[in-house]
Amino acid sequence: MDISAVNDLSYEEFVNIFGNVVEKCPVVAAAVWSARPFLSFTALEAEIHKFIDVLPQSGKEGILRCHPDLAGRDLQRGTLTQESRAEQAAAGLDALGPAEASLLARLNREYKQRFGFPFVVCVRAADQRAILRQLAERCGNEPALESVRGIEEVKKICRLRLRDIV
Ligand SMILES: NC(=O)NC1=NC(=O)NC1=O
Repeated sequence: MDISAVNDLSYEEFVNIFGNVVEKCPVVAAAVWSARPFLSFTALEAEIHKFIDVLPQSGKEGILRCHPDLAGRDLQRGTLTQESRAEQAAAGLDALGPAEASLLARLNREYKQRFGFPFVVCVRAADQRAILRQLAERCGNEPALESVRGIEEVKKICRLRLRDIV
């Protein structure tokens, strides 16, 4: 849809359509609806970034905690959101070999134990090898840096999900 159609949406339609551009955080769409009319895609994206950027650290970490583990329990149980399922499948995370699957599960556990929130990466911008390499590298980051990195990835995921709509 084009940006004028976005601006014509009711609040309910807007949250129904944009509610998962940030995984399981419909409050983001509910909040930025107030900023309509949006002059462009970029202006809509900027309002989402503004909402995220002013959150306290606990809010940013809360956004990260709303993300499902890569190839984790939600994928195994079929409880991923539609967007996450498509993204994880496109990256081949639903068809990992046993070695990769156990390495990813171990690194995800280590990462979550160290940082208190899950490893988040925009999987549409990466492949299995790149994801494993990035996860291994980022496990060594300082916590303050890592929450910034995670939010950067949330914004990349959000941009692609927005592009699927607008
Ligand atoms: N933990 C994650 O990074 N999850 C995800 N990244 C994506 O791009 N889609 C997901 O579900």
